[in-house]
Amino acid sequence: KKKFERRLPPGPKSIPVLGHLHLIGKNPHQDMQKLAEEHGPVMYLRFGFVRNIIVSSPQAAKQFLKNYDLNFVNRPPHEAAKYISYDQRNLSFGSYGPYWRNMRKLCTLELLSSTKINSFKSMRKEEIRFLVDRIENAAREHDTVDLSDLVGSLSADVSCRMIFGKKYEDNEIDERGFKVVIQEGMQLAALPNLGNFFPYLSLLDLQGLTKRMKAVAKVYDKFLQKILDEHDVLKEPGQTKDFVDTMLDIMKSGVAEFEFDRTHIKAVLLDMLAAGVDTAATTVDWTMAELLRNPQVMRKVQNELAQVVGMDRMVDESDLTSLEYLDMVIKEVFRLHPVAPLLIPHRSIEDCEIDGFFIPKNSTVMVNIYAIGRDPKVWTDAEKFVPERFVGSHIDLLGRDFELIPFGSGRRGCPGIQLGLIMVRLVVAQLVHCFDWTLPDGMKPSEIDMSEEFGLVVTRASHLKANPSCRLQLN
Ligand code: HEM
Repeated sequence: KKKFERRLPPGPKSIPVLGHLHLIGKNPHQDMQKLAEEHGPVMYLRFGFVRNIIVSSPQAAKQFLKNYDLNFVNRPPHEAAKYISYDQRNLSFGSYGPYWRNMRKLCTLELLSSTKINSFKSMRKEEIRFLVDRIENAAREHDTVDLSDLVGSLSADVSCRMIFGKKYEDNEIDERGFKVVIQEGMQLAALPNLGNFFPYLSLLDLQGLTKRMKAVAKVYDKFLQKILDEHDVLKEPGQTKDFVDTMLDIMKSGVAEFEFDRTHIKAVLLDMLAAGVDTAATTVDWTMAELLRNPQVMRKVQNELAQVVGMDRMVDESDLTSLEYLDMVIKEVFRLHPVAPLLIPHRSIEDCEIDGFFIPKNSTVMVNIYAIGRDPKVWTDAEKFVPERFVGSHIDLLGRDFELIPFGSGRRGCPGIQLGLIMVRLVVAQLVHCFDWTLPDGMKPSEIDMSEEFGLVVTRASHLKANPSCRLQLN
């Protein structure tokens, strides 16, 4: 036992039963960042019965996600995914094996391919136009807008139309409303659940979470079943096929060479909703907050837009590839505000040795990209928002440069990266091109609250509010 413990990565002193759980508070990524400063970039923490390896440097991240990728491609058991996502039949928490491999291939080729994403281009344009119209009205009335709310609704509407083929009004899922119910599932999934750390306690449901998860899962299942039933009717030829149509077609054709029924479709639909809505919206939210805090950067983005797009029309998706400075701004936002600061936890399949440390089989591996993004050994003036640091830099967001991996890397890397980036770039570009923004009530840029709230994604703790005024003459 002694020999085994000596070879584990270093970590703080643990206490009986809890291990290191008592050292982790409301913002685990920040607590782990501080602990890693003391214990190193490969650190061991035990949460109840679960062994965790916390990875906090680009070099170590490369070891786990590239050099030994195949050994860390699994996901740990997860109570919420078990109860809400049909026994982890979803993609994001699916166990590594033939089912996950086949489903991942299907999603990448059929749902998240460039062709499929492009087929929703006009829908995105329409929804963004609705948003701009709403903000224009507010500008005319000199009203303050809640940017967090507006962008969240836009993202939900775009995702719903792409996944289900239509938007859902409140009261359509149950009397509490679509957004509230979806939010509840997300919150339940993010709450620290004792069942994840002490599996034998899960049956006792001491926190009452299992009961709540089962209840929310029932509501989701009824809603998804209704959607599948509605989609069972034939579509007119030429109509854009949403994700439900595409998956039902595949199921009915029998071409899928793996077990693929309605339960699997429902699990993946929920995944797409959870993975797509909050990630993009939250990144836009953080970007707008940084632009309001750094008016000189906002002006530079606006100047680039004026030059590339001109002042007589809105931004088109085809403009995005020419907006180089905007791209740097978004990279800088991902560096400082990654929405999934610990990625999604990975799990080791076999015992292995990395950098001289013993990593036991079935350890949970969390890559702290928040710590990497703010590490002064990796970045000059790491805490400052300086998009110009990317001028002439080779670093991109595709998971090849381990200093910046907001979408993860390797086999479990985000399959929605292309779609996510289009949404973030397009919405930010449009908001900044169509409007000038000022802070309400004489607030100074330095007074914007930048505190975080940890959850399935790390959001702003307080909503971002600002006053718009129109820049363009639109018809
Ligand atoms: C700004 C937008 C987004 C960001 C920052 C983001 C980030 C991430 C990250 C960090 C992971 C985990 C990678 C890992 O564990 O190594 C992930 C996984 C995933 N993402 Fe995204 N994502 C975004 C948008 C999307 C969109 C739009 C979709 C689809 C509609 C999507 C679908 C998924 C799925 C299905 C997984 C799980 C993959 C697997 O486990 O095999 N993501 N994403």
